Amino acid sequence: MPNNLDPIWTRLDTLRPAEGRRISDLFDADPDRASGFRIAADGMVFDYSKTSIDAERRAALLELAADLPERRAAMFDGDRINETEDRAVLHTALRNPDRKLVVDGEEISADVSATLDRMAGFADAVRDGSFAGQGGRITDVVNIGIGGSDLGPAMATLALSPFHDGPRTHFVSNVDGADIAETLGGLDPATTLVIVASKTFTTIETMTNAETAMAWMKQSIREPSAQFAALCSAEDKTAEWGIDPSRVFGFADWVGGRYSMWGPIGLSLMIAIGPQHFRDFLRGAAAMDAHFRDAPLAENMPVLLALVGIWHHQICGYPTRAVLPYDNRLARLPAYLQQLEMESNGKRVAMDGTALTRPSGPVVWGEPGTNGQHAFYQLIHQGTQIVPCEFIAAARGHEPELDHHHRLLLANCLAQSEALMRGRDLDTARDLMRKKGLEGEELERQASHRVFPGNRPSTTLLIEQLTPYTLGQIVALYEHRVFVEGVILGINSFDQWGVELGKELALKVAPLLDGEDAPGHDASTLALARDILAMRG
Ligand SMILES: O=P(O)(O)OC[C@H]1O[C@H](O)[C@H](O)[C@@H](O)[C@@H]1O
Repeated sequence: MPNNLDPIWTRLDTLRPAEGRRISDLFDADPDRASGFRIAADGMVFDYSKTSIDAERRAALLELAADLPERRAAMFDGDRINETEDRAVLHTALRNPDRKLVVDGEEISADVSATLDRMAGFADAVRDGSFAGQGGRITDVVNIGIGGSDLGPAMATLALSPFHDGPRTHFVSNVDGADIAETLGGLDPATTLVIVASKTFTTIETMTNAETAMAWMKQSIREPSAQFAALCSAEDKTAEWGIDPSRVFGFADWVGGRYSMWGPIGLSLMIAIGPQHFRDFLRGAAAMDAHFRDAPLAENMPVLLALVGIWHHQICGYPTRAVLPYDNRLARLPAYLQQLEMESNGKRVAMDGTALTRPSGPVVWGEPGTNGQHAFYQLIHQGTQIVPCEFIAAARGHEPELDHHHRLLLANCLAQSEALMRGRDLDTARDLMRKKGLEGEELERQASHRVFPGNRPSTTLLIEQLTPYTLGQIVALYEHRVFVEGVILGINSFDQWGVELGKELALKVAPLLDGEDAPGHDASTLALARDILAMRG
């Protein structure tokens, strides 16, 4: 971790909230707190006033970002900041093709524009029927991919369903045959387009599912590969699938898998919502990029979102972070952010290979509100661990005729953050029990169950409405948050070596399930494999 930050970390440790210091008191002490601890930019509001960060703590946290301007410039300029893979990190170039940029001696923006235009041409053709299946117009698109080649387009396609006017879109990711069987089961191969999305084009789950889809099509379609498209950074690997190069959309290795939906990996989304809306999505992300590059650090949304995260996890020691979109169409956002945040910053060593002296990223999880309120919010309100909550809400829904639903949704969102901060003390709980006619020991016993400690932190991100543009802003905001946290921790947010060992061992375990001997396995694994063989009969 950057040594120059040691004194700042030490100082921040001393500023950890002391017992009895309440967030609500900060509002009493500072009448302008609500406006002083929020950032409003480009139609979005990020409110972090319901946290224990005050002016002193914010100033100290901002000192942690000393190296950020330099690292940020290095990322946007295409330096090889992904040092363990020796790659540049330029997903931002995908949404800003007008910015001329040279990588490895080659000007990349023309290529980015050309690929985007080619994607748009293909998407339009699928949407208007000029590209058809062997049984007529494409009715269904199946995106086969996993991780970054699935979560982004799947999350965004659901989020933008009010803009969905193209063919039906399906996402198959799991190697569990149930996934592809259930998806293909309802489809007509003659009018289905299969998109194989894989940066490496070697991922076993995706390749297995793609083979199954190819076999499914072969049963009734004369030329199955004519209804396949491929998205990858290893275009040579697509040849053996017989997919015509006009339907192969490539991208460079400077686009990380979990940062890839802005280019070819977003093709299924583009077909669903149309190229124009897809460009709006890119515009929203590019606007957030500009804000991240240009806004002063103290008024910079990704920077503050990151610093709040650092405060809660690395300083206060809260082990997890809940993302709670009060928007049903953002149901897959928590899963998307799990990959983005945990695969990026779930590391154990710094860039130079030395062990981290602070925890890396927290566990990220969540579900849409109000559903979560009736499930796990109990623990958030009264459990013994503190879970910082990130509320996300849009002022307007897409169902004007059901606006009373939306008002109720928003009221719940605001009420939850208020309740988390405010809590309910023992005296108030006693009064409630007294009104119910209880007294003595029973009153005391029942009252204690109705106490809410409160003082539980949350942030709220408000947008006007969930649209392609605002979704682009939100996703780019979180991408940059991950980057800022990574810079402060001194880690490489752009590799993912931690996923390799399990993959390797899966290949070595597989023979056991064929009844073969395989060396080097522990007794538990061998016994479980024998059990599986016995159960399978
Ligand atoms: O796009 P692919 O090459 O198929 O990779 C799909 C996913 O699998 C890998 O294991 C990585 O953990 C992810 O970062 C990646 O997005």
